[in-house]
Amino acid sequence: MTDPTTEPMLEVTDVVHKYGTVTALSNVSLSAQKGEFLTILGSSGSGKTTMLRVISGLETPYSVKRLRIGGEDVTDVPAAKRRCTTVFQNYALFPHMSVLENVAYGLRIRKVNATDAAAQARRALAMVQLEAKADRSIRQLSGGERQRVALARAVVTRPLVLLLDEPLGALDERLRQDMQLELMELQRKLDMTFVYITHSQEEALTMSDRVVLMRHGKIEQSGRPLDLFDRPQTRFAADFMGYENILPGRLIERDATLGLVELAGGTRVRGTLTNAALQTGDAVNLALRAERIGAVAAGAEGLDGTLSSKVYRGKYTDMLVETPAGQLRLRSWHGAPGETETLHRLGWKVEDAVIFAADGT
Ligand SMILES: Nc1ncnc2c1ncn2[C@@H]1O[C@H](COP(=O)(O)OP(=O)(O)OP(=O)(O)O)[C@@H](O)[C@H]1O
Repeated sequence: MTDPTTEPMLEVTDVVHKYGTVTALSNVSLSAQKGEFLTILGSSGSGKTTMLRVISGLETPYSVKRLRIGGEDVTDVPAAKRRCTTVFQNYALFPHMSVLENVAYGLRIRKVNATDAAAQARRALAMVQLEAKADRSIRQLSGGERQRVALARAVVTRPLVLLLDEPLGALDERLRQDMQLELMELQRKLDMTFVYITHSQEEALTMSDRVVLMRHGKIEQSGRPLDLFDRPQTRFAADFMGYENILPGRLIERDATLGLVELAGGTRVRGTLTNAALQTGDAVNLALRAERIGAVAAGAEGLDGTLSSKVYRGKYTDMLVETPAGQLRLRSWHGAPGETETLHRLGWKVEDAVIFAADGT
């Protein structure tokens, strides 16, 4: 018998989906625990929405080995009967109904009586700080308020899994950041499983317990936000996570965690391996964030560089530096180092330089 305390709230194994000749998902598997905030991250066309539609039942997959919600096999269960609800970017609210009626709607179609439905809807509105606007029309609300109504409406029916399809995409930057915090708080209060999709790495890293990075209908890498941010395993993941510098080289030596890489021009530098399978002699990339590079003493491990351009951006200064291994981007938060043309030797902490295989880019 399966143990309900450890069984995932959502389990999808080997889903394949095709639209005609386009394969939108190829053998994607993911799972989420009760109360987990899982984010599916990827650029446009990577298959995020298709994945959500397969989970919600709006799309029948070409094939799937296992599709379970709350321990129940839902492969053949119609969308309306699955214990999950989707929140969309465009809110999908009923404009002719009041805020309260919108939130109570899902309960009414589940045959909850009017008094109970209104009481539960008010509680859900209180959770998103909109109780005072319960009797307003949807047209009298701002974009952020509408999205909060959509959230209240989605959680009022107590789904086991809440699916969120770029729900903050239509909001301006400031409001988006406020709503990110509100969403996280709501998710914790409800202890509900959230599956959130976004193309924003910043949003994914801020909110999630775990992130699944997708590319061309496959999972590129998944893990805790810090694993993806600090330990990308492919060039695509490093690019997506905002690594400004990716230098090609060859792995010369390695131990359990660190590697020595010979870069173009013959300089040898150390970094941290993100893939245990890498072997000496392998073609690799060494990735570095612009803001993790700094001036070090002459003779210390690193690269010599000549400043080729410098742009003052208020809070920080961006620089381009020519080195024997290629051009490096640097970002300084403490004024620009190197007022002269030649910078001091450039170095970094060994844990800030990540090494991954050069193939499979
Ligand atoms: N109804 C459809 N008919 C044909 N192809 C489709 C259809 N829906 C999606 N696709 C294709 O399937 C692939 C995955 O699309 P999907 O919408 O899942 O990606 P996405 O990551 O959600 O993108 P976005 O961020 O732009 O919404 C894309 O190549 C897309 O063009």
